[in-house]
Amino acid sequence: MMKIGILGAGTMGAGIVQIFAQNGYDVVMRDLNEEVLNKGIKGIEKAYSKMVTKGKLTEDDKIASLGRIHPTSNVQDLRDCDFVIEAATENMNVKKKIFEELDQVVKADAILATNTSSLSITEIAAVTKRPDKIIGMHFFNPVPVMKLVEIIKGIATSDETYDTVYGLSTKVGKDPVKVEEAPGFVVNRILIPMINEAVGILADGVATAEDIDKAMMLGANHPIGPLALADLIGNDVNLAIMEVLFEEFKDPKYRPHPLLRKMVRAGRLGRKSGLGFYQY
Ligand SMILES: CC(=O)CC(=O)SCCNC(=O)CCNC(=O)[C@H](O)C(C)(C)COP(=O)(O)OP(=O)(O)OC[C@H]1O[C@@H](n2cnc3c(N)ncnc32)[C@H](O)[C@@H]1OP(=O)(O)O
Ligand SMILES: NC(=O)C1=CN([C@@H]2O[C@H](COP(=O)(O)OP(=O)(O)OC[C@H]3O[C@@H](n4cnc5c(N)ncnc54)[C@H](O)[C@@H]3O)[C@@H](O)[C@H]2O)C=CC1
Repeated sequence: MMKIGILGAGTMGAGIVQIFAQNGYDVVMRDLNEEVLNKGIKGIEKAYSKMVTKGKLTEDDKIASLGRIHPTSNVQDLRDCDFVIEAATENMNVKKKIFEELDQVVKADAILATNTSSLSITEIAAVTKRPDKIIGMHFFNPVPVMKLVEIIKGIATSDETYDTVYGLSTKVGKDPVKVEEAPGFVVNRILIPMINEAVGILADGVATAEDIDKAMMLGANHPIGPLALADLIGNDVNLAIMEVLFEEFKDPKYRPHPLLRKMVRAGRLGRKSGLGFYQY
């Protein structure tokens, strides 16, 4: 069985670790410090416990799954992983640094995937000596619940790499779609401008946050409203994605709304910071 490495133990990284460990994989979970790692593990433990309560997981499986997770702040611990998924901050410079380092540390035949929401796989691959083994493996939030994985090929990604990622996605219970590289891929090019528009509607005073969300839930059958979804994703991530769409397409329809930027400047990131469009 492949040994998996996950970089980043935040909203997405922790969810990805959770599903791989639950499906029998040994997972090295790397973040910058103990505090974030502990928070990640606590969240995973809580999610497993809830699954036990609901009869979806046995207590023994919970203990075994937790035992397969190896938290570390040392990147060297990823060296003998067969497959690494990066789920760190949505910023090209951060990702380039990470991939340069991973390329040196992790064994040469390993695939290095990124969970980026919008960035160019080709640009990330260009800093490595293995562009054929670099690929987008885009999970959705919350990872244990959402069935989709977008598999994104960069210009040099090999078919063999694609096939491996497809196989792994199904092994952890996901149903993938194939995407040729483009800013925001498929889902986020539709979803994040919709969230940005909801922020504009709020800023214009057209309706309250609660009513905007209620309108989209009852009027368009969305499971949660766009502003609650913005808080679930994280407003820093929403802003980063809008910036990428705007920069790459140079089309004013992708302009990030100033209120979204203001929210990020104020640290109102959503669930992860305790305050966003709603309080948590
Ligand atoms: C930004 C990007 O790059 C891409 C993105 O991810 S965009 C965001 C995409 N995500 C969405 O659009 C999510 C939209 N929201 C939803 O679908 C729903 O609100 C939701 C699934 C998040 C929550 O649903 P809900 O019914 O309100 O809550 P809840 O009952 O707690 O959860 C639903 C089920 O998932 C399970 N679940 C929730 N979180 C879980 C977790 N972390 N681990 C395991 N199971 C979990 C619950 O136990 C529950 O299971 P049952 O149905 O068996 O009881
Ligand atoms: N939030 C969401 O709904 C989704 C986010 N994504 C993408 O997933 C990635 C992660 O996003 P989130 O989990 O939301 O962010 P987050 O802010 O919750 O977590 C990011 C984590 O990465 C860590 N990190 C930063 N630099 C690192 C490094 N060099 N090595 C190891 N860890 C490092 C941070 O300490 C933090 O814990 C981003 O690329 C984002 O665009 C993809 C799908 C959905």
